[in-house]
Amino acid sequence: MEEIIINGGHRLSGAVEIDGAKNAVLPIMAAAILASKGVNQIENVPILADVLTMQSVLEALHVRTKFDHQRAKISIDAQHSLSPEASFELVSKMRASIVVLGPLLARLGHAKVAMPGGCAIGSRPIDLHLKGMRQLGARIVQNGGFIEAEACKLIGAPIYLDFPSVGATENIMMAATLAEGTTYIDNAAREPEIVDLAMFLSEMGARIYGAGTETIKIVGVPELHGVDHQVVQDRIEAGTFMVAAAITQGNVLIKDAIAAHNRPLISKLTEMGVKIEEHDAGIRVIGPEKLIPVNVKTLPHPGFPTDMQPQMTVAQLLADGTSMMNETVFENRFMYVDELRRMNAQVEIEGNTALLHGRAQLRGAAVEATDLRAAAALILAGLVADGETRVSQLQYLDRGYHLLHEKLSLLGANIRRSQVAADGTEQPILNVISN
Ligand SMILES: CC(=O)N[C@H]1[C@@H](OP(=O)(O)OP(=O)(O)OC[C@H]2O[C@@H](n3ccc(=O)[nH]c3=O)[C@H](O)[C@@H]2O)O[C@H](CO)[C@@H](O)[C@@H]1O
Ligand SMILES: C=C(OP(=O)(O)O)C(=O)O
Repeated sequence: MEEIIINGGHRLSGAVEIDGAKNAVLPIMAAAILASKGVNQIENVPILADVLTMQSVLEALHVRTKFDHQRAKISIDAQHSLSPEASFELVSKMRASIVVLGPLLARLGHAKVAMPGGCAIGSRPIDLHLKGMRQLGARIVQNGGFIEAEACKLIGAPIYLDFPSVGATENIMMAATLAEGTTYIDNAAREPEIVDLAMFLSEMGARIYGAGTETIKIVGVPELHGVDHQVVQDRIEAGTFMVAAAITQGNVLIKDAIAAHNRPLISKLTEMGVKIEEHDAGIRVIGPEKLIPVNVKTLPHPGFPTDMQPQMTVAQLLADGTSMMNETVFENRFMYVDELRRMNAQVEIEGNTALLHGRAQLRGAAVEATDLRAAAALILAGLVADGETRVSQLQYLDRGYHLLHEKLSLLGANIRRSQVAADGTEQPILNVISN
């Protein structure tokens, strides 16, 4: 079994580099399907399990890909004839595979994509994606676990989203690029990853206006072409290191971090007494001796990101009093709390709110990640716990962080990743994801 083993109690200091954003690169890779001419060269691509899964999804659609891990660059060639079918095997591995639906439908006129199931954090329906495709004129049937969509020609339309869903905004925006006429997406998601996707599509020749606001206008064009694109930095990885510095009384420069993408986190950490300096070189975070309790509510961007909720609760547990965390985006995102309780955290859950009793004396324990950000939160807890914390189920961590333990180790944490045998002997892990 692979484990990350942490001996807590070390202040973090130094500078850390952040990779490209998982949540930007996945839809960008799917959008590459839209280029009927030229090859896309995507740079600043993180080496993550989810990126490798998306690469397999594209390969299964007969898109040609080449991922140069050394250069963090993937080339995607979709110029030839493609398959319209994304299998259950691949879609069930990663929910985000559903973003191939819009590009396939726009490019081929039909798509057959396995229904993504729910996951640990919620049931995650895709009704808004399908509503959008129908409003663009697609006929959609759900059959044998697949969504089958068909349209000779998509026609631009006004589309209102009941909720600013990130995935639905992306799927609809991609489908609308090749539609006839103009599409408006109202109550669109405004996340920085939507803006990065819109920039990529615009470079490919799409006409997109207003990405990053609540109304996105897409004027359809006849075809798109391959381009070079640099993926935006991962604000959630950056945020995870910001919390790591804040809770360890650390002093860490998160290199090239984009403060504008992390405003709600910066605001909450500042309220907690954390010193945050915004420099040209990045964001410097200096953790105080005592953290002040704060209440936090997750919301769609520009609200506090749900993907930082588990990490933030670790800071709240260390604060000098009681704090609340109110999760409004996903209905089941407190599963990791039971694992934090093993580390002596005092938490009460009432509906979608966690009451976090501060001044926690966290103690090292063997804990299991229950999802991606839960894995990050447990590692953060390990950095400040007395004694040894052993985090397992690292396949969740590998979905969204590359070499987190090495980056933390370079900042001064006592942390290692090992293959641990039944008799307790350890073999260090040198190459986390090899492909
Ligand atoms: C790969 C990726 O980019 N993942 C991110 C994306 O996920 P994802 O795109 O799945 O998140 P959404 O914004 O779509 O989901 C937010 C909420 O809307 C609901 N919903 C969504 C679509 C739909 O058709 N119907 C519906 O009811 C979901 O169940 C959830 O409760 O945004 C989330 C919210 O910021 C982040 O936590 C994820 O990290
Ligand atoms: C929930 C997340 O991702 P996904 O939507 O891919 O499950 C996340 O990145 O925290």
